[in-house]
Amino acid sequence: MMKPSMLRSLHSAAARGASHLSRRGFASEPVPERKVAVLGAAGGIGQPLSLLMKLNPLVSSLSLYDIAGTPGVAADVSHINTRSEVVGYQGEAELGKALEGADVVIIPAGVPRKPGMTRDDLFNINAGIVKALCTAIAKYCPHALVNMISNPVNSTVPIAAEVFKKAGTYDEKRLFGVTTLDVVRAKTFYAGKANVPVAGVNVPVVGGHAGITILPLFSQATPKANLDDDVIKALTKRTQDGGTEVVEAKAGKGSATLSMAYAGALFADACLKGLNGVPDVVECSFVQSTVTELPFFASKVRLGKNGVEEVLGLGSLSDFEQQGLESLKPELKSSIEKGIKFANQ
Ligand SMILES: NC(=O)C1=CN([C@@H]2O[C@H](COP(=O)(O)OP(=O)(O)OC[C@H]3O[C@@H](n4cnc5c(N)ncnc54)[C@H](O)[C@@H]3O)[C@@H](O)[C@H]2O)C=CC1
Ligand SMILES: O=C([O-])CC(=O)C(=O)O
Repeated sequence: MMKPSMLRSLHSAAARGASHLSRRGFASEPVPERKVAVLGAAGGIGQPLSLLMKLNPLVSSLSLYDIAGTPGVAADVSHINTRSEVVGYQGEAELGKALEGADVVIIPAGVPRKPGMTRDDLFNINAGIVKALCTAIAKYCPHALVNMISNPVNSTVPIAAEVFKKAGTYDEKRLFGVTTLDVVRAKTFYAGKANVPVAGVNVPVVGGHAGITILPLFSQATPKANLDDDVIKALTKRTQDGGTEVVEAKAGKGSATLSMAYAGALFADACLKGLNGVPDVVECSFVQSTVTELPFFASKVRLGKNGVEEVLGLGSLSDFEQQGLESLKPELKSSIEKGIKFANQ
């Protein structure tokens, strides 16, 4: 798992011109060529995410796609003296070139929330955007690992799966809903209450990525802290409402972008490490699952050379978490079904 200090070390490794070195620093193990495409690269998340992917020495080719604004973002990012070649693509006619040969495709394309909206209120616009982008992925890079950021993730991931199934390219090991920001928040909030250094904190977050479907498992948090039940309840609520906290603070200017770019960069880095054969890469993600009766569910996932290597179980839950699990299922089920229905219309 990438430590918070990793981005600093990524940058310094990259700045040292370490492209010929492996992550462990052995000159004899070359880092494979990896193309990463960011779809929605000129947006609030897309720009800082493109920057962070440019700092990642595992990336050799960075493809920045948007319907507008990518030439400027690509020119800007391309001046950074790190390993990857950067190319900007603008408009649908260039989408195929943006995707060809991609190993990982990150999708932060679509509209963000304004105060008073739920993530599901974004469905009408974002479902169509995701469907079109996934149709192109099936055509131009059917074997890429897809990191879905666009909301509502609880529906956009099932939409992507249906599009890939129709195209005959679906591989459940290669499709991920990015829920890393929930984990990032849970770690930050827990460290504050437990009064422990945040760098060493781990908290699994399971379920989905909207309101009560976000279920942090503080009973499994490490290092252990004896927090009162009411503190755990408050931490759970704050993690579930983390996105709304940012939407309200931005007061109409969008939702989380910087923390999401950080989280998206962490998750993409984990995918790249898995592809490169680094052992024991485990992150939470919303994936096809048999952990519960729901067809998609977020839990810890071991990443490997083909994407998902193993979907890990939930472990033991407190009574409070068990109740949270049962309460989230109807909403998550209906969001999944909404996505499947849309994709098959
Ligand atoms: N999974 C998660 O944890 C999080 C997800 N999000 C979601 O990420 C999405 C993007 O958020 P922001 O970057 O803040 O929005 P934004 O509006 O700043 O940027 C979105 C970008 O997508 C582009 N876009 C629109 N249609 C496109 C298409 N067909 N192809 C390619 N690009 C297209 C726009 O031109 C724009 O540059 C939203 O749906 C938001 O809800 C946001 C935060 C966290
Ligand atoms: O809340 C939103 O709309 C954006 C998001 O998914 C998050 O910040 O977790």
